[in-house]
Amino acid sequence: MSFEDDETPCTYVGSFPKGFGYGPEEAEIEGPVNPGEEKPRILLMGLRRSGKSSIQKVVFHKVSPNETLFLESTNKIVKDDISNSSFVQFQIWDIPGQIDFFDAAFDSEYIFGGCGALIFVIDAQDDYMEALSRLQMAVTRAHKINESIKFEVFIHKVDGLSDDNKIETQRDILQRATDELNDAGMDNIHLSFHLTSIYDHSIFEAFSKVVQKLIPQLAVLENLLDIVISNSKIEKAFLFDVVSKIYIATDSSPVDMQCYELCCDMIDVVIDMSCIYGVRDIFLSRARDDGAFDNESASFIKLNSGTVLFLREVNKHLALVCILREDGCENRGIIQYNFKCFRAAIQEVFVARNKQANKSTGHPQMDLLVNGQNDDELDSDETTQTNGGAMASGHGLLNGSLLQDDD
Ligand SMILES: Nc1nc2c(ncn2[C@@H]2O[C@H](COP(=O)(O)OP(=O)(O)OP(=O)(O)O)[C@@H](O)[C@H]2O)c(=O)[nH]1
Repeated sequence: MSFEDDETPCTYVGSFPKGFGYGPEEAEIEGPVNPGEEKPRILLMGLRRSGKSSIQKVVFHKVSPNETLFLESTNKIVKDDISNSSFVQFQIWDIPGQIDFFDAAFDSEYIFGGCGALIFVIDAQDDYMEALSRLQMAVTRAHKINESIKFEVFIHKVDGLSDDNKIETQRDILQRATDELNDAGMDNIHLSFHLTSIYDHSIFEAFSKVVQKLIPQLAVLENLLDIVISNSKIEKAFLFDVVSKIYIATDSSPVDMQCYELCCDMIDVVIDMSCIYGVRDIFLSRARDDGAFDNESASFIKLNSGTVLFLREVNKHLALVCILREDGCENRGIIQYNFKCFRAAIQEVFVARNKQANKSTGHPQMDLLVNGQNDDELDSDETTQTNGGAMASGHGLLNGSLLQDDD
């Protein structure tokens, strides 16, 4: 069945109703617009056709990778507002490949000044020598203007390379890029490298890591996740931004790509099921976009490998997705209770963040991330009953093994 034929106003891209996203892209801009109101920004830079617009559309606008084949070249800076009420609050600026940093029309003070992270995209299927010299130019110029920028290099389109070739290409690019910086006396600049492709989850994983670096509360979130997993017999936990499927935090154990992919698929399954069987106003023949993910959204899925996936809504935009062994799942009550403590603790993080509203982090562009906006979507009844502060110290949680002994 084609969704275009559907008479309902709700259209779908992949698993999501179109309304279930970050809203329309903003118009192209040519210069500063009210800088005081800007959010921290992530710049996407790189040569023409390296894949910048595709990355942004696939990750944040649910465009399918194949549709990017028809994207037209960008010839002006395109600003895209990525905002929800949780920790994900920024703008992505897609900088055209052909832009000249030394042109007077390119206001580098303004563009790099409010920048949190600069992602430089290199097409790994192409000759990357020119890209490397552009990278060097962009990094040195940006660093001179704003020393707090995080530099991320996406070695992109690696779907076309063999495994050996990927490793070799990454080694070569890393070597050349750092050598060039060292030669220019800029060895204090740190570049992070990621192998990416829009045709698999690698681009979401890489973007997750970039976004995490811009979240001042990351250490607190990681600590909370560590506490939850150790008290609930959970092996791995991710806090997901549901719309983009980037994870904004995970526990301190290493991330296995397959686990991450499983968790992403779990979100798709839950949203799909909710869209099909969730709240619908049949008489108006109209699906309610916001019904796909709400405060009742929860699921346990048992896989034939003896692994169980657990998803629970944290707030309108965040979900906790966990992986556990089948035997760890025996006491679901404990997991649910610990989850409520976790949710209450997250609420406290939001409250603390909002209290900081008038304080500065020392980085004006980061203040917006800290101070963001109200997050009142959390269940107030649950949060008032549970002591999130106790969670942070680990006391509020039930431990599965203790309860079993009591049983
Ligand atoms: N194989 C492969 N192709 C990709 C990938 N990402 C993007 N592409 C393709 O690369 C081409 C260029 O992508 P764009 O997103 O338009 O590139 P851009 O960097 O925004 O280009 P400009 O707007 O000219 O600066 C498109 O045909 C995409 O389908 C990828 O991960 N793998």
